[in-house]
Amino acid sequence: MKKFSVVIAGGGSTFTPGIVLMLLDNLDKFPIRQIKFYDNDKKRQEIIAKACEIILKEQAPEIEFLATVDPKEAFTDVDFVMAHIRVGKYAMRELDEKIPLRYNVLGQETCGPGGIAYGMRSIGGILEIIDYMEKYSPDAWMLNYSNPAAIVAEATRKLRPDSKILNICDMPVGIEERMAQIVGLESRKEMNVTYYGLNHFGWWSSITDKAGNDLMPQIKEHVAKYGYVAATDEGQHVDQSWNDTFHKAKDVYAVDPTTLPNTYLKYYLFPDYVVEHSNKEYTRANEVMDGREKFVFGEAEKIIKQQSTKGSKLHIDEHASYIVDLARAIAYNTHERMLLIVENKGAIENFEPTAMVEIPCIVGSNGPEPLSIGKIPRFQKGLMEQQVAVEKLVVEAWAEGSYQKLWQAITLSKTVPSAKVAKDILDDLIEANKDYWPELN
Ligand SMILES: NC(=O)c1ccc[n+]([C@@H]2O[C@H](COP(=O)([O-])OP(=O)(O)OC[C@H]3O[C@@H](n4cnc5c(N)ncnc54)[C@H](O)[C@@H]3O)[C@@H](O)[C@H]2O)c1
Ligand SMILES: O=P(O)(O)OC[C@H]1O[C@H](O[C@H]2[C@H](O)[C@@H](O)[C@@H](O)O[C@@H]2CO)[C@H](O)[C@@H](O)[C@@H]1O
Ligand SMILES: [Mn+2]
Repeated sequence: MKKFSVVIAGGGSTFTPGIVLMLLDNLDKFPIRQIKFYDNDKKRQEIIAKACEIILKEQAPEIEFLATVDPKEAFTDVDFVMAHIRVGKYAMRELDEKIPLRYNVLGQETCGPGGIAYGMRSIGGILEIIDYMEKYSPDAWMLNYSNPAAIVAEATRKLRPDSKILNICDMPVGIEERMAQIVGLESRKEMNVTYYGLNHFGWWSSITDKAGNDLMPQIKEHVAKYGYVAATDEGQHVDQSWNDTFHKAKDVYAVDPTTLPNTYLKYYLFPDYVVEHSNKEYTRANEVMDGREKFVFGEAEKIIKQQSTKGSKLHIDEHASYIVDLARAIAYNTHERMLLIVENKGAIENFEPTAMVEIPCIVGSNGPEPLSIGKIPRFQKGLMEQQVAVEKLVVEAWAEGSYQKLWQAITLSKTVPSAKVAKDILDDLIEANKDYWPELN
């Protein structure tokens, strides 16, 4: 049986150890001969890499391991590039979140002006990684979950149309696990779902069990009362901000009770609520730096110090196993049904054919085959048209170096009240992002 070679781009990510542990837990399904880490921050990556090297030595010493900042070394002889980079790291995420809040506009990693700013940083980083992959391993596939996935996906569609890149998000997977718990199923894999929208901007229109029984009524009854907060959350550690988001899904659902919403719609439908409940001095970036980042790097340092994982609290990122499902679908032509971010091309009949939409696809060795969704309702269509225009304008602004188009993109975001506020935010973002964005004229 063929064993695969994988490079994790963004080796220094807080998610890397959980993903490595997940890959090790799935070696029977997805055999690996080599894992490489690639990052452009040597020092940051080194801490995660040294700890992961020890994990690998303990659990699978036969797997070759290498961590490097040299693209040639990293991207030569690989079958899959698993990409989770964060251009600008948490320091820039903090600014993405705090700058809009100065103007009473919500500050969020992937939504509104913060997501646009992050998109303007990510596009170049992702294109560079695709180019390395195509130069050094032209047959490889890139599985991308770097954010903001909607803007990154549109950029790759427009600027690298022939590249073998699959864009995926874990939010639907995470919510579907909650739905499965709500109806008493072991796992989301016991459900069949239809979902449509843009990334971080979509709705479930049908959920059945494998026997075809409709699960929507039971899930809706729960969401109407509790949002996506599940009974099993009790005793589990979920950060307060995520808990609030899962709870707020109750109000998002009330706006259209014919479907079940993605949690991220709260930012577009209740932006005033989000601003009122934000701390302008301490945002999600601060929560993550004080929480996940400190925890992961602290645990990595302990492993390095004792040269063993004994007592380590690092754990398998179970829900990231969708990445293995995706790699397997390509490697073994499994025809797995998965939600991916793909070019619409008529799958949503009454929506822009060139939009990057998040919909069910059958994934095989040749990539994804999107399933037909038919026509979507006016409410969703209206919201999506506005948002897809924002995403397309951002990519055009990046490609053309256009201030005007970026101003239009921010103005058009449903999270921003006026062109004046959009301009004020944009001017601050330009100053903050001068080391990352192309020059705008
Ligand atoms: N799609 C999803 O559902 C999903 C889920 C979770 C996280 N993410 C994304 O995964 C990414 C990583 O998140 P994190 O919180 O662990 O961030 P992180 O800052 O801990 O890690 C990102 C790493 O990327 C590196 N990096 C930045 N620019 C680079 C470049 N041009 N080339 C190579 N490496 C580069 C950084 O040095 C850093 O080590 C983010 O984009 C995040 O939004 C996506
Ligand atoms: O604020 P962060 O950095 O913790 O999370 C931002 C990411 O949120 C989503 O991923 C969630 C996932 O949906 C949830 O179930 C849980 O497992 O945590 C994940 C990561 O924290 C989202 O899909 C990503 O795109 C965001 O990057
Ligand atoms: Mn996501």
